Amino acid sequence: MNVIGLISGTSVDGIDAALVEIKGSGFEISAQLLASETYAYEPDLRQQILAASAGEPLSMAGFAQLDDAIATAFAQAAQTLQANTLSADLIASHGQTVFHRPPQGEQATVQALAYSVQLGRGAAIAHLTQLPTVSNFRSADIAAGGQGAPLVSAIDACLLSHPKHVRCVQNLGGIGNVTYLPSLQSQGVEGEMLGVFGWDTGPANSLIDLAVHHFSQGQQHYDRDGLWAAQGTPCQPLLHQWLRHPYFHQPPPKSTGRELFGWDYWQQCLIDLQAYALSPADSLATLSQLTVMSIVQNYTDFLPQLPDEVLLCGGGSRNHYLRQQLQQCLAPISVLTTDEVGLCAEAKEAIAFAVLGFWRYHGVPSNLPSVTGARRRLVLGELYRP
Ligand SMILES: Nc1ncnc2c1ncn2[C@@H]1O[C@H](COP(=O)(O)OP(=O)(O)OP(=O)(O)O)[C@@H](O)[C@H]1O
Ligand SMILES: CC(=O)N[C@H]1[C@@H]2OC[C@@H](O2)[C@@H](O)[C@@H]1O[C@H](C)C(=O)O
Repeated sequence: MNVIGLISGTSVDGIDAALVEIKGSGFEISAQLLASETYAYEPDLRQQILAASAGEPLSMAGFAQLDDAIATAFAQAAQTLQANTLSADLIASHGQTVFHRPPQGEQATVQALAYSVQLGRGAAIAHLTQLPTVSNFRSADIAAGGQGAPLVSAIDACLLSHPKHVRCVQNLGGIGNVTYLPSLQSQGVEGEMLGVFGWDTGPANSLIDLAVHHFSQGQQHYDRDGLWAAQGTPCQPLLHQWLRHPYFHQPPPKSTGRELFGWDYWQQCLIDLQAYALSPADSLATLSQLTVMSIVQNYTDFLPQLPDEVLLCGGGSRNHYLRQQLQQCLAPISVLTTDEVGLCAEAKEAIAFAVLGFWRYHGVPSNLPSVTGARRRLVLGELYRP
């Protein structure tokens, strides 16, 4: 089955599209990447998404218009990808997260449920592409008391588990999330995924990107290859102050987003950086080190055991400074990228949602309660036929 996975994440850096040939059934599957591309948002649409994600007021008419625009962009991405390669049988669209609230109330209250909004409704994509489309992947896990995120851990277990080694898969998107993979031989029978854990570690590039945009007067959007941070020196006193944030010490299951590690958090970071009179390079080195140290602290505090290998993915896997600092802090653990074990690091989330869509189409439960805290395994996503 050829499935197109579509996702735009918390960096809002564009729509990642992946055409994946999926063979097999249940959790005994192979996923071959046939084509992938990232399609940038129109600048105005990107600004509208960032504004909505930052909590700026939006009328219901504005909400509808934004959902229409994102669905149209996602449908266009699917059409363009197919025009240059093979046709798809199914679309699996994550959509664009514009709001995520982890569970926060007492068990009997509705606030005990998470709340997560991904715009770009699947019904519209199915209509525009005339292809069956799966979307809204997070709601069923949330209804069962789960965080609704991260959802990639079951795919990590399927595609990246090692027969004998213990691995962590670390996404470095806007937000960082880890999947802990015990050796395949200890995960039980097909699909049990015993001992697989995962959670959001905290900021990955969200604060770095905001800082680069600020210090470059809007000329740059990210620290390409980590070159700017590499020219600076992290401010240790400020790092220790930032690492006291409760999120980093909260035991899993946990999830987060720009609601916590976004614009308002960045504004406080800027005040702190100015109080220490740090240069732009030192500021970026300190923010990058916050990503690194929050990951390391999560690992030492919450993993059942330290892994043999860490596989980086997401756009931040191309940030040499982050990778070098993680390798330095985690040695003798090997820090690689998923590219080096045969899975495209940049397209991984889009591939993951293609697999989630395949599992929805075939009625396979794909959430992991050991990751999200949901009460049970569930089939994720809503299927819309044109
Ligand atoms: N060459 C590069 N060098 C350094 N950083 C990079 C490079 N390319 C991308 N990035 C970083 O990766 C980010 C985008 O990564 P990705 O697309 O995985 O995030 P996302 O999927 O939007 O986020 P999330 O996984 O939190 O939803 C960019 O915002 C940028 O910070
Ligand atoms: C609500 C939401 O979109 N969360 C994202 C975000 O970006 C990274 C991390 O936080 C992860 O938990 C999640 O996305 C990935 C694709 C996931 O669900 O696995």
